[in-house]
Amino acid sequence: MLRIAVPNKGSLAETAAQMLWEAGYTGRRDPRDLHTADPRNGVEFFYLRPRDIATYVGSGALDVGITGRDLLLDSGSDAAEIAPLGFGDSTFRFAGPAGGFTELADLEGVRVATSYPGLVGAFLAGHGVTAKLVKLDGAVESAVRLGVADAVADVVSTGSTLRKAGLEIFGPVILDSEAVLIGSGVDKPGAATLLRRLQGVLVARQYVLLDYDVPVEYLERATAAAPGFESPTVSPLHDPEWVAVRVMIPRVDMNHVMDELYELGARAILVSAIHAARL
Ligand SMILES: Nc1ncnc2c1ncn2[C@@H]1O[C@H](COP(=O)(O)OP(=O)(O)OP(=O)(O)O)[C@@H](O)[C@H]1O
Ligand SMILES: O=P(O)(O)OC[C@H]1O[C@H](OP(=O)(O)OP(=O)(O)O)[C@H](O)[C@@H]1O
Ligand SMILES: [Mg+2]
Repeated sequence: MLRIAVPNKGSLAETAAQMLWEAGYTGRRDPRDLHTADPRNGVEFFYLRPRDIATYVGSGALDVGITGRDLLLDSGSDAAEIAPLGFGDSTFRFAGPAGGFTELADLEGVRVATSYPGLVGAFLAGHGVTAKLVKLDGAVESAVRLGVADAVADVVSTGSTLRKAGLEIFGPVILDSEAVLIGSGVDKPGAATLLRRLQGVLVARQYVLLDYDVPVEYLERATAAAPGFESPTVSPLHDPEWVAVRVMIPRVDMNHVMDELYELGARAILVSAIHAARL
């Protein structure tokens, strides 16, 4: 059985569980369960703190896991990113009192509070800056006001926590993070199926099916406007001057593409959702 680590709580837990469910796996029913088996799909799930998942996978105790890219890099474990999963987006930034810091070099010799000392330490070292890291478990934004640090480095989503603490972002982006599938580097049976299924869920969320009819003479221009994943499906219609076209397009482009096709002379333009996919 493939042994999969999934977040038991926190920002990533709910979406990760939902994504696995959409991919056809049976997860836990009771939120206090730490382990469940899904024999029909040949997998076992271990519910762990997202911060610990890279450690379990890197040591080989578990085969694959879902965690944040920032947590993976912070852990220093041997686990490696297999694929991004399209949720749990955040950026990792430095912040300090308004007007206090403007660039990375301003951190030389100062105290920086963070819950991610591995990630921040490696970034600073890579840029030749020596700062004193103050390791905190959370709520690091309070560290400056309370005098235990001069600046912070933390996860920023909306930025509202920083604003409320009177802090401003400065310096370069430390990391763009999102939830990722990680593995130990060893090819485990079932891991490729898990990845294909998760990517199928992403495709179903990010793409829609577009059907339209178009006069043959405009077909080239229409397919240029919506080229699809590989190549559009073109079928004859009873009227020999028209064809029917089916193509996958990114959901975000949907209305823009429909407008363009309509102006080109396409009609009966229909969009439908994709429920599952294997590409
Ligand atoms: N708004 C957010 N706040 C915190 N983490 C976020 C946010 N958005 C995405 N993430 C990502 O979630 C992961 C952190 O999840 P984790 O469960 O460890 O912390 P948490 O959601 O802050 O929960 P807790 O603080 O209760 O432990 C990181 O990969 C982080 O980038
Ligand atoms: O930019 P924002 O949308 O405000 O979100 C970012 C904040 O959310 C997280 O904190 P969380 O609520 O997890 O508390 P914690 O600091 O105790 O982990 C993170 O550590 C930041 O503090
Ligand atoms: Mg947190």
